[in-house]
Amino acid sequence: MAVYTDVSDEELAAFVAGYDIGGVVSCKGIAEGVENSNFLLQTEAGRFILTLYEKRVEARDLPFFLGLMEHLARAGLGCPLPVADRGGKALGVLAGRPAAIVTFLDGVWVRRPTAHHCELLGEALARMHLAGLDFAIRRPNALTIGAWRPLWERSRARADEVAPGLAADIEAELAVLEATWPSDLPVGVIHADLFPDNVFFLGERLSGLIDFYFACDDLLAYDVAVCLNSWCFEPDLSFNITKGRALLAGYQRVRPLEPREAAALPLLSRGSALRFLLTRLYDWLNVPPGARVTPKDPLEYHRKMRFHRSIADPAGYGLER
Ligand SMILES: Nc1ncnc2c1ncn2[C@@H]1O[C@H](COP(=O)(O)OP(=O)(O)O)[C@@H](O)[C@H]1O
Ligand SMILES: N[C@@H](CCOP(=O)(O)O)C(=O)O
Repeated sequence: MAVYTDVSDEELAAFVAGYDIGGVVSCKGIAEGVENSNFLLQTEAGRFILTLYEKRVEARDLPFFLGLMEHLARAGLGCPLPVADRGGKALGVLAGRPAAIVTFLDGVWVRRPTAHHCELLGEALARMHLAGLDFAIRRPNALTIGAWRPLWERSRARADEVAPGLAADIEAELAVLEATWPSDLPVGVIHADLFPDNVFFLGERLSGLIDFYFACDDLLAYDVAVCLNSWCFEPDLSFNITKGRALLAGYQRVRPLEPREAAALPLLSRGSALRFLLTRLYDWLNVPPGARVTPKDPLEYHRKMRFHRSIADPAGYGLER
């Protein structure tokens, strides 16, 4: 459950009165997500999502996130649309937090993605990358290679409490990645957190993408690596090459990877695994008092990181050329 900030009925009614969406019928905290406080808001005009932006979201980045959703929706991608208040603003303040209302996206996320889901996801990711090319606002990735060491410093002293030997392994991996991280690959707007819980399906059709609050400018192929990590491992943490092949085929049907991007996939996958290992480790060790949240397992990403070290060639992910 991710609700970090509670909202009183009075505060909510006053906030919603600033919009042209009728009065509040109900408002329930959503039992998913870990980053922000999300509520399913039912008003006289229908269903919406109310989000209060928490710890990792900087208020100065919100015009990027909200503008990106509008841009992608205009380009025909399924994604939530920010709702403007009566003054034309999509961003407000509620219970002392930056807050926005976005449209409700129909669909459900799949707990056990199949190769078919992976293929549709790959296609949607590539479409998002192409649609983002003419988005005007820039946002450097606040959670890329240069940010990992400062993040790591905040957990290092306690890492071996989570698993003996973890600190030394992370230290060694970070040093390798810092020395070899690529800087000459195609860049553009990436989602950066396109896990299965951020992709909705209606039956066998992909209905849209949500949760753009890590989106930024970075290496496009890094986003592919994030998805290989989050979509193509089985619950026992073995890599499913059929799913990898489907994801990469779906992506390449829309945007073929350049040979240098393909060659970098093992390294980018290691980096992506380390990035989620580090944020999960920090969150595991620092649950805010009173927060209703279930921290995610950091060791899942440690196992994935170790798998990627054994892959020297992108064919190991099912990449076909
Ligand atoms: N626009 C939307 N339409 C429908 N459901 C949504 C929408 N946005 C969020 N949700 C629901 O809220 C949950 C948490 O949202 P998410 O953006 O992933 O949270 P967080 O930012 O905390 O990670 C999602 O899994 C989904 O169930
Ligand atoms: N996907 C990240 C956590 C971010 O949460 P989300 O609910 O926004 O996907 C992870 O799994 O570590």
